[in-house]
Amino acid sequence: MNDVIITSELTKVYGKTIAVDSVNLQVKKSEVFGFLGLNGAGKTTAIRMLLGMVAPTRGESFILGEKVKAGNVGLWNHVGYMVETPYSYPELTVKENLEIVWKLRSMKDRNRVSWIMGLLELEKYASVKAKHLSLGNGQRLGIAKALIHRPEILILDEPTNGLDPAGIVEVRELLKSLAENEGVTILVSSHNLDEVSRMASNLGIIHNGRLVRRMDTVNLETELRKTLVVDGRQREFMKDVLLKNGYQASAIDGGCLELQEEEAIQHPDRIAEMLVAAGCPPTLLKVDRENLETYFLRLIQNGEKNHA
Ligand SMILES: Nc1ncnc2c1ncn2[C@@H]1O[C@H](COP(=O)(O)OP(=O)(O)OP(=O)(O)O)[C@@H](O)[C@H]1O
Repeated sequence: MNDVIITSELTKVYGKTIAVDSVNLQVKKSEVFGFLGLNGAGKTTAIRMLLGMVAPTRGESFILGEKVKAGNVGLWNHVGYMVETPYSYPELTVKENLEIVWKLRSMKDRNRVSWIMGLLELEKYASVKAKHLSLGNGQRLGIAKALIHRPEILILDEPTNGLDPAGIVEVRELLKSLAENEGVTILVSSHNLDEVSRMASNLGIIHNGRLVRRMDTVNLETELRKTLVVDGRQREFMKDVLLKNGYQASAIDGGCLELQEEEAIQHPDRIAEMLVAAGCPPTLLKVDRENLETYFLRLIQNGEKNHA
């Protein structure tokens, strides 16, 4: 069995809102799968159904080959999860909160609490009450609770929410290492393509409840639009030269010219030679790559058009 998480036509309707619409996902063992979408796209609802917290209106999910349904208690020994803002007992310390999870999960190994505090760098907050933790450390405690029983499957809803840049890198590296070194399969939701593409090998993009795109992050780079940006002292003259030679040069922010032709992007040297020969040598010539968030929004808009 290669796909350890499967959703089949998973759908949730709340009144007139279709929160999740016929989502089919497959996540392979030891994969980090990024579930990407804007706020309100349907990520949390899909994850809640996957975890058996909300009953689907239609469709079903399977984890480790078992159907997710009420009463399937044994399955959750293999799954760790954190959905939205992690809940902790505010009056209890970090250590006490973790000890409660340790007891609830009927774990035998006494070292688990100190092990997980070490892994998430929570030792120095061991005696701090949960209500006094920063948002980021509260998030860290949530991840610690999800991981304390060393699950095979980890499902995290926006785990880097509230973390500072260093915390984001730490969580990202931790998740990558859990997948690579411990074989943990991770489904992680995010609204940030740049962030999630640094840890996930595969992505599913959800918009208005629909899975609009599945992709491999290795090939992401090739999907980004590229342009050749050109500048010089005689912009109008340069533009005329380029147009006469068949290039649709258009002005972008700051007044530089942008070329989208593949020939120009592949051979900027030819553009430089042409401009030099015409007497307007470029002062700037660079291939620009679309940023990931622009690409993400473009994908979503295309998804909307396709489903219109
Ligand atoms: N219990 C509920 N009752 C009614 N509508 C709901 C409920 N839960 C979610 N929705 C609606 O379903 C849609 C999807 O919400 P969901 O929380 O799953 O999105 P999300 O991608 O997780 O967004 P966010 O990142 O903001 O949490 C939204 O339109 C939301 O308002």
